[in-house]
Amino acid sequence: MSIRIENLEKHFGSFHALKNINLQFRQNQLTSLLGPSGCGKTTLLRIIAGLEFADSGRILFEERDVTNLSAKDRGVGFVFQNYALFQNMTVFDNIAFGLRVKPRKTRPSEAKIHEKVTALLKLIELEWLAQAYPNQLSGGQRQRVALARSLAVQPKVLLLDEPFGALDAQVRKTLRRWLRDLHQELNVTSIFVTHDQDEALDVSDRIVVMNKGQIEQIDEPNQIYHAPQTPFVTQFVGDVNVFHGHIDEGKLVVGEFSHHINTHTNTTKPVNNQSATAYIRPYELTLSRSPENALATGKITHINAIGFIVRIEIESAQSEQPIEVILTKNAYNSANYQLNEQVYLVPDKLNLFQQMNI
Ligand SMILES: Nc1ncnc2c1ncn2[C@@H]1O[C@H](COP(=O)(O)OP(=O)(O)OP(=O)(O)O)[C@@H](O)[C@H]1O
Repeated sequence: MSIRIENLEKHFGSFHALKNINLQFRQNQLTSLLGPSGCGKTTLLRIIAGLEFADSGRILFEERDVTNLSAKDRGVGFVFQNYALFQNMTVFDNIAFGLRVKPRKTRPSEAKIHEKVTALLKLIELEWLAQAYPNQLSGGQRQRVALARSLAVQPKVLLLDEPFGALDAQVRKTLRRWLRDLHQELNVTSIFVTHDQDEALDVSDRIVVMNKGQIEQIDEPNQIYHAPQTPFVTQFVGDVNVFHGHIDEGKLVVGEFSHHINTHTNTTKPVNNQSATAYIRPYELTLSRSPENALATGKITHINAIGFIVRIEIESAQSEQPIEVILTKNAYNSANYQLNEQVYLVPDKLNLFQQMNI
């Protein structure tokens, strides 16, 4: 089922929490709502669920207007962070709960319920814990049971609000991989709220990046990472070095350095004499001992050569923050860079945003 949001507005008192949200969630895709704390992700999810109501705007499930329907009439399943399972029920009974409380007319027989719960237990790979109680499970196992419980009633829409938020990094990683695989097997449109960029990039078919109650960009993960359309998205998704300068004759000028703008990834056309900010990811910078094509120079203040790549930190007059560069071990070894050495920084690619001088 596809979900369409039209002109949605939400205030809490005088606080404008959602500003003219227009958005389509595609059928059977997993879409992430990604943004910093307080940007309105959970509010939007709760409005889609019917747990909260918008001031104005419409919500359509397929072509059906559900704007004024309550949560129970929308047919959505939820999984929240710290989702409470019933402590006095076994894992099996927790998963069966949604089916057993159905009205008599639509309630499946006990045999059918047994069949379905067994299949779900298999899906979440916890058949061996069917008779355990929630307090005998790990956090990750509990979230898997929570997911199975919400899937038991076959929702057309599955809403996940930071479902792995309370778990440690390793377990989160395993569960998100598992969720991605699971999602491919199910015919369900899922919306996943997270403030964790890696998590969104890893699990989603599409990402909606939000900031201060507004949508900044909607795209596939690859595009969000490699072709961010706003300074906010660029800085929020992945590490980035920032260089302030201005445009002069098709070049970006930063202090005494300049670089031809034929390698930028953004669609904006450079306009002469305008202030501009270039955002460059650590692996898009090359170190050099010659000033040719360089955008900055500085002193190496830190080298971290543990692992597959080498991270180098450089202090430079052309950047307010230390510049981070990532090199392959080969490139690092063959150039033999040293701590305190003066080096030049040459960008492979610029993501350029201009401030319009009005
Ligand atoms: N019931 C409420 N009453 C008043 N303000 C609220 C209410 N619910 C949310 N807000 C405010 O609306 C803003 C958006 O909240 P929301 O929970 O949607 O953010 P979020 O992006 O999900 O953040 P987080 O990642 O921290 O959960 C916040 O500034 C919050 O304080």
